[in-house]
Amino acid sequence: VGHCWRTIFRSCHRFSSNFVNCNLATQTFTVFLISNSIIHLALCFGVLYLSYVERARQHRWRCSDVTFHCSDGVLRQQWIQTIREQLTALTSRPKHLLVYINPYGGKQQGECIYEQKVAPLFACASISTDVIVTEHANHARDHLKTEAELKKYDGVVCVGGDGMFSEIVHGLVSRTQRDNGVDQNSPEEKLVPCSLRIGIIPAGSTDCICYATVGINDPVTSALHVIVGDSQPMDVCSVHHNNTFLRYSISLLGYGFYGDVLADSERKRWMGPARYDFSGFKTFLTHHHYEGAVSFLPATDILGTPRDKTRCRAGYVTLPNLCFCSIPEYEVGWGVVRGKFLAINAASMSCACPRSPMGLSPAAHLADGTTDLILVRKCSRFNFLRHLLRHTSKDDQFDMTFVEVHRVRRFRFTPRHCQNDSELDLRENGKQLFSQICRDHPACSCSPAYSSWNCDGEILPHAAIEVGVHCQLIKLFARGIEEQPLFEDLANPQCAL
Ligand SMILES: Nc1ncnc2c1ncn2[C@@H]1O[C@H](COP(=O)(O)OP(=O)(O)OP(=O)(O)O)[C@@H](O)[C@H]1O
Ligand SMILES: CCCCCCCCCCCCC/C=C/[C@@H](O)[C@H](CO)NC(C)=O
Ligand SMILES: [Ca+2]
Repeated sequence: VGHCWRTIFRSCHRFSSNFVNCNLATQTFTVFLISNSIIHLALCFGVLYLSYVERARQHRWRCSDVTFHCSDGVLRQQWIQTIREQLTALTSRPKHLLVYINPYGGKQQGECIYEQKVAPLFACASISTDVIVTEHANHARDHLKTEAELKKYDGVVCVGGDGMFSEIVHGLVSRTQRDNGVDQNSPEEKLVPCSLRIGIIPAGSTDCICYATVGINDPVTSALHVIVGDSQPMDVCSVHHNNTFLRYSISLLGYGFYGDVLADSERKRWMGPARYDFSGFKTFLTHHHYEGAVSFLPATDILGTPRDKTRCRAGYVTLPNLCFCSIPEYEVGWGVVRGKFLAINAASMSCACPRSPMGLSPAAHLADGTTDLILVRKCSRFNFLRHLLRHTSKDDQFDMTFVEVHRVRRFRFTPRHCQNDSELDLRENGKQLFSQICRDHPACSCSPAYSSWNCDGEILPHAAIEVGVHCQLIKLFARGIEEQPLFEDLANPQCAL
């Protein structure tokens, strides 16, 4: 008993949250029992089997098992009862989930990943599921918006990439606003937060949301974060054009470089995730710049800046009082930057992903009600390459004369030549024609007048947009990236949370 108990003690201690006193034989063992880590308990012929979550390298979580032998029946029951009580007390764990699988995202492995890696874990944790394999784009969004019986569920899980996650967010946020009589078309409207948490099982091409909220794009790790009932609030940007709602954005809103990369890569979906590298290189060579004005409302009432060395990590708490504020209240204090830009990026979170482990804005926070507005002015190809390469290293990507960054609550972009609606329609048609000509002739040195906005991997239909950040509008089954102890320390109880 002593040996097995020590094993459990060591394993569970790493996730400690509950303090339990147990009498074991004649001794009193004072134990930190990390009930949070236990996902399954079974008793068979007097042997107690426990499945629990264990940390591994690089933010990975794994499921491990331990067997507990105890010949004293009374004592055994005492243990089982205590553990069951602890598990019952964990009310944040989901019991019934609605799961959407995109069979089409990333390397088209969504169904296989879910069946082989995730479903067995959910079953082991006694989580029941209703699974829908999507049949077309926006299937999940529309189902959530109109049909899904949300009251039945403790959360919604998507198996796919950032685009699939975006569908779930649009479905849930729209449904919540409709149920609460909120008009999404008004840019000044304060949106009502969604009550259901969202889980992401990564099976996409970039998996940026998953990577930046968990620290790795690993399906098993994400499933375990769902099972233990983690909760991570997240900001959502609303994007409007002329008082009409366009889309929500959670990770990146990018005009210029990232808009052009996406527009080109969508035509190369058959290449899988490699399409981004191909189109990225091609877009880099075309080196187009775009003219316009960016006006923004700086976030002055916060502590951090985009150039901090600190990172958004698990446990970072942001009070939701600094939330979305209506325009009239804040109309003063706006700044304006006019010029020619290679890229205009708004990163509402770090946007870390395997291609850019630190992200586009390494110090951005997941839930502080702000977005980091990064303006990259026209510069030489060589300098732009230096800036892009810093996305892949630890060097300060903002420490360049042609780059500026502002932490903002709202911003607007007006492309040059875009003064009224009729011009805009003209522009939309003209843009497509001109962009096509230039894309067909990459060596052409002229820049088209307009780029497109890349909104979390979707192209927006307008260049002139208005953006506002809604603080902590949604919650994920995640806890933010945990500070990583040395691997040797993982077995050390001092490393417990
Ligand atoms: N059954 C389906 N058939 C076709 N498209 C679908 C289907 N289900 C969802 N989609 C769409 O597929 C698009 C891409 O999906 P997803 O985000 O999962 O993968 P990805 O684009 O490869 O990854 P990432 O967004 O991480 O770069 C989404 O915009 C989604 O709306
Ligand atoms: C010529 C060298 C180019 C190197 C560029 C490396 C930087 C890559 C950084 C990618 C960050 C992507 C941020 C995430 C955006 C997602 O919302 C979106 C949808 O998945 N993905 C993309 C690629 O637009
Ligand atoms: Ca943010």
